[in-house]
Amino acid sequence: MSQHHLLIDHVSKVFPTANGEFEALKDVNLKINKGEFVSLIGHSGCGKSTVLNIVAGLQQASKGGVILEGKEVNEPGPERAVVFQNHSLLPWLSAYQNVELAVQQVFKKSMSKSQMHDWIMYNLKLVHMEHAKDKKPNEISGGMKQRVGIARALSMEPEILLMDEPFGALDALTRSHLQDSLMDIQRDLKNSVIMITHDVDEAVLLSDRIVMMTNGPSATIGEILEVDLPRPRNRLELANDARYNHFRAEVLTFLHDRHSLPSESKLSASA
Ligand SMILES: Nc1ncnc2c1ncn2[C@@H]1O[C@H](COP(=O)(O)OP(=O)(O)OP(=O)(O)O)[C@@H](O)[C@H]1O
Repeated sequence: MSQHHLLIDHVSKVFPTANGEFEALKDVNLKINKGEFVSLIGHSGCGKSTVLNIVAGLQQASKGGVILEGKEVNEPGPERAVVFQNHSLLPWLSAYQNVELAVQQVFKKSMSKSQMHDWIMYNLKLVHMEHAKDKKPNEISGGMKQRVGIARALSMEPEILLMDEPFGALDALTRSHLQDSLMDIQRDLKNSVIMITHDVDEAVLLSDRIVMMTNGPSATIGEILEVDLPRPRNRLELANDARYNHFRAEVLTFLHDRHSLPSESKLSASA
């Protein structure tokens, strides 16, 4: 029996455009184990969000498919919760109510009202937001909104958490706090995670594997880097760790040497 939890199996994606068909992804294959943290990294436009959206069931593969726990997935489901870069909280609901909506969607039949309340509070506490539970999205900071978005996703008890640049719009300090929280949460809950990032340090710090994508059109997985740094990981200790810096250099070399954008190579050639 396969150990793999999630299988992205020969996925290709073709978009119809005014100039004919555009093949964004070609033959993407990836197996993810339970509890594994995988980052997707690659130049802008290479197809990272398309991969994530296909796993989320928000878009359909043109060829191939996605199999979770032995079942093909073709539509969105709470077992694949998504956190986007710009939070997608409902502005007229409080932090508590935003999480409540997700909890009701998944647990209405199996939990009593008081169990649902405890579960909502548990998830808000996980992301350190219980103190602001009654605040609306426009009353809290960007980092706090992302925390609520993560609580909402986790409250559905997803098999796999899909994150599209979840910390991309945040300042560096807030970003590092949230990265640390995410590492703590994942250590406790052991969710599988696929996270898109443009940040090489974020990828190395958080990931078990970094999936590096080639440039499109017809983008695919170029290389996969196994980051076997021991956990828990501490960003300050890692800053001077030779292995950490080796992984970092590997990703940078992939992105800026082996798979640089055409515009970048022109720049370096003319420099
Ligand atoms: N609906 C669509 N119709 C046509 N082309 C599309 C569509 N959606 C995406 N594309 C193209 O597919 C390619 C991959 O897009 P995608 O958003 O997945 O890239 P990305 O790696 O996530 O980019 P970024 O890092 O900038 O967010 C791009 O060339 C994009 O222009």
